[in-house]
Amino acid sequence: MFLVDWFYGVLASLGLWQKEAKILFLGLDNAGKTTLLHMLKDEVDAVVYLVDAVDKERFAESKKELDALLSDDSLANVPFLVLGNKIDIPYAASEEELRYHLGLTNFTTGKGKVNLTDSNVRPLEVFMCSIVRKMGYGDGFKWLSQYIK
Ligand SMILES: Nc1nc2c(ncn2[C@@H]2O[C@H](COP(=O)(O)OP(=O)(O)OP(=O)(O)O)[C@@H](O)[C@H]2O)c(=O)[nH]1
Repeated sequence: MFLVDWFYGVLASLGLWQKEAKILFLGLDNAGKTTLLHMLKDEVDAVVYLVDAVDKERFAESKKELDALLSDDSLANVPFLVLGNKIDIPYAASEEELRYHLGLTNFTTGKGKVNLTDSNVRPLEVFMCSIVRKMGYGDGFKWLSQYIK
């Protein structure tokens, strides 16, 4: 794709290609963050997919986007951590409810240490969290780190 080639060309010319770095993609709603991230997804070792566990009206939309990412060839075998955020709010969905609405009930691969090396199964798990209360996401990232080489 011309745009992708152009973008990697730009990264190379900026000296960013294949460097180890922490780069934040920030910007307001609709500025193009997701489009840019989609463009860069060939570099990816893991995906953290955030869902607002309170905004139940948007679960279907969130499922659609997640399904598209899960079926993307360039992300095949890439571990996915799904974070159900905002559990500090009392009417947030439960983990089971979120799993159900995202269509993940029979597809998560298990918390803790689960060796999937020879199984050809993509690591995928749901962790509930409250980012503002600093709860839950640490366990999610610990789980994810075992699948990153
Ligand atoms: N109650 C609660 N609110 C949260 C939590 N995490 C984030 N928020 C709030 O949710 C709102 C959206 O958070 P952002 O971090 O801006 O979300 P975003 O995904 O970057 O949103 P976009 O910029 O639209 O892509 C803000 O008002 C946050 O304060 C949480 O754990 N609990």
